[in-house]
Amino acid sequence: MELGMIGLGRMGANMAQRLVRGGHRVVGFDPKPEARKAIEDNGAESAATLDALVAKLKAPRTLWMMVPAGAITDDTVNALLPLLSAGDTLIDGGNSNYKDTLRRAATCAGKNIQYVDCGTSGGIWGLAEGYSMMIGGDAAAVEHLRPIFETLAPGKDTGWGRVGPVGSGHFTKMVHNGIEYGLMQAYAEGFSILGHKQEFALDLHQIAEIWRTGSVVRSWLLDLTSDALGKNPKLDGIAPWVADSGEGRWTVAEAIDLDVPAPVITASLIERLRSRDTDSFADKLLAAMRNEFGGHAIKKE
Ligand SMILES: O=C(CO)[C@H](O)[C@H](O)COP(=O)(O)O
Repeated sequence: MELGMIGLGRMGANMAQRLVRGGHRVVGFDPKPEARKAIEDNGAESAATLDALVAKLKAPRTLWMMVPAGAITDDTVNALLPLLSAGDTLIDGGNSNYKDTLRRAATCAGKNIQYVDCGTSGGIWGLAEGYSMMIGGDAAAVEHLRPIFETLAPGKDTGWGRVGPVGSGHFTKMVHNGIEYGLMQAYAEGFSILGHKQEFALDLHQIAEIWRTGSVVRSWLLDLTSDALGKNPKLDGIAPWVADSGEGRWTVAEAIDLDVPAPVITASLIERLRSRDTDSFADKLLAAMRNEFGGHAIKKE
């Protein structure tokens, strides 16, 4: 097939490369000249503007956005709309909030442009191993894109699928990332407990390696945990500060809206927020209150 890839960062560039290797014609757009040069070196074509990108594709066109969620995705959709024609398909492969996806899809439907949301997982490993894709959209539109998904996926018939109507792909990816938070938190806490048992002087990398085969808790996240501990056993130089990109907090908000208890995912999100509070006013106030009501000692700074 022929596809325009918008956004040639780590994910977009690697996906373009995997598609080229699979025999597809890919034209990539990114404002950065070095990003365009890099995909040309890997066999794709490039365009320096969105107008040029659309002009290089035959109608009906397929365009895949791999750009940051939020305002940049909105800006991209708004810039593309006047350039696209009825029958074209626009795929959002980023981590968009599904509610934004529903809004954008409605706008596109007004111009008879198909909007397909593809929750994409696989990170920097996807180029070699393939991407897991949770797809929402019109069934016929998704079927039309089958050759693209078969090439990007880990296997022709594995690791991808249409999960429901437009919005459902991003909704599913949101929950996937919520689960990711909980799994990561459990591994992090477990290894921290092991590391604090000083009299046993446990080798955390060795334990991760043992668990990787046969153990009930083996997983790809554990494989990556083991790699990290092997490279840097004491995690030197890494600040205890954990970012988030939104999907964990959207999962928690959705769980509350649906009256679904999700204590593990919620606690792992809160723990990330807590990691950034390196001078906690709340903790100081707790200590002050204990001192007020019970005369309990305050640890001085
Ligand atoms: O989608 C992903 C993995 O599945 C991305 O790596 C995402 O950025 C991870 O979420 P967060 O940044 O909130 O940890």
